[in-house]
Amino acid sequence: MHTEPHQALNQPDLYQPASNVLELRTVACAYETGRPAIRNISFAAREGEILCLLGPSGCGKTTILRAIAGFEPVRSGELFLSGRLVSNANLTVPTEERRVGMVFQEYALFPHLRVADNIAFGLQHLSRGDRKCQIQEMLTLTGLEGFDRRYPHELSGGQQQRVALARALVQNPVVLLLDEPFSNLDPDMAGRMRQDLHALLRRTKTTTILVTHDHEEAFAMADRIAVLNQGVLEQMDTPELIYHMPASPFVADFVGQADFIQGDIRDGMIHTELGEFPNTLPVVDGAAVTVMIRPDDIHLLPAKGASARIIGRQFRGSENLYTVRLPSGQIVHSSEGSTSVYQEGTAVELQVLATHTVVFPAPFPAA
Ligand SMILES: Nc1ncnc2c1ncn2[C@@H]1O[C@H](COP(=O)(O)OP(=O)(O)OP(=O)(O)O)[C@@H](O)[C@H]1O
Repeated sequence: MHTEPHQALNQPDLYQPASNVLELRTVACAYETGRPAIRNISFAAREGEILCLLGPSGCGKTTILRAIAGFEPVRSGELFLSGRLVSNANLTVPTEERRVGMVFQEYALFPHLRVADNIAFGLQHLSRGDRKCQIQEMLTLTGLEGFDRRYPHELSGGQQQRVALARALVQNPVVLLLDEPFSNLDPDMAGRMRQDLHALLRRTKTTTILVTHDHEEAFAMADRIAVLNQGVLEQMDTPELIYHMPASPFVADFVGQADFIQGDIRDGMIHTELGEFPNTLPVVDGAAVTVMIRPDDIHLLPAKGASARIIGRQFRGSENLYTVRLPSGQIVHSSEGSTSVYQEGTAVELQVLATHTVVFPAPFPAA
């Protein structure tokens, strides 16, 4: 059912503060009855903010984008754009009335149209002069000057992506939706495009929702990251807090290498195989906990007779990532400099500098 917009606006509690351009309140979507693809999703994007939806394949990222765009009805909850209710169980305002810009993985440029005409596709309502002016502005903004008469097949992947961006931005969208926009580009190009896109979005103060499964991409692009797992929002925070203060073992593991070590609390401290840690949880002596440690907090000192052993080394250019087995069989990882090369089998002592350990109650569900 399509409710007229003014009906929604007549209800004062449906207004949002002007600073929230987009808000989802306990939104659920389901493709099949009884099996929600996303559940209880609540978050808001502020004006000009770049927000990343991050999570593994199938966690519901694209479904959220589709719900925001109006392609997917919501089963329950509410979705607001610029303070206007656009989706609930009885209402799905059509996409063309939402003023959202979209750039999806395959860019979907019109192959038979030149760059300028691709950009101008949604500007039919403007005079020829205004249209020309806007196209020129977008070509300059996206660094595509001189390419206006080319066809999409005469462009590189990165250039095609910029045309798709220009075509979305020229509509002056309330929110720009980007679904894995770098997945078709080689790593070098993707890196450069991330920087360019970030600068462009900042310059145009475009509120953006970017979907990715790559935490490095999310860290590089986002003001805040929403981490999703099996249709549920696990944490929404700045990249730094997501990395250093993950709210769950799943988040900790998804955004970087993490090891989980069992411990128990005695005299207010956590005792583990790797030593003692301060207890940050409101739990009492005798309780079991799990400590998350990142490889950059564990340093190796080769020492004859030490009981831990190196069982693997992965050279990563700027670092060596070592896999180490403790006497109990527990595996941990250590990040050392790129020139610190030790052989497999070397006995090592472990020095733990717990700058960003996080304590979780144990037992917790496997990450
Ligand atoms: N058209 C559809 N019909 C039925 N189920 C679907 C449909 N589209 C998605 N799903 C299911 O909904 C869930 C969420 O899918 P979604 O595409 O939103 O995940 P995603 O995080 O974007 O994944 P990816 O990174 O692989 O694109 C998955 O379990 C998926 O199988």
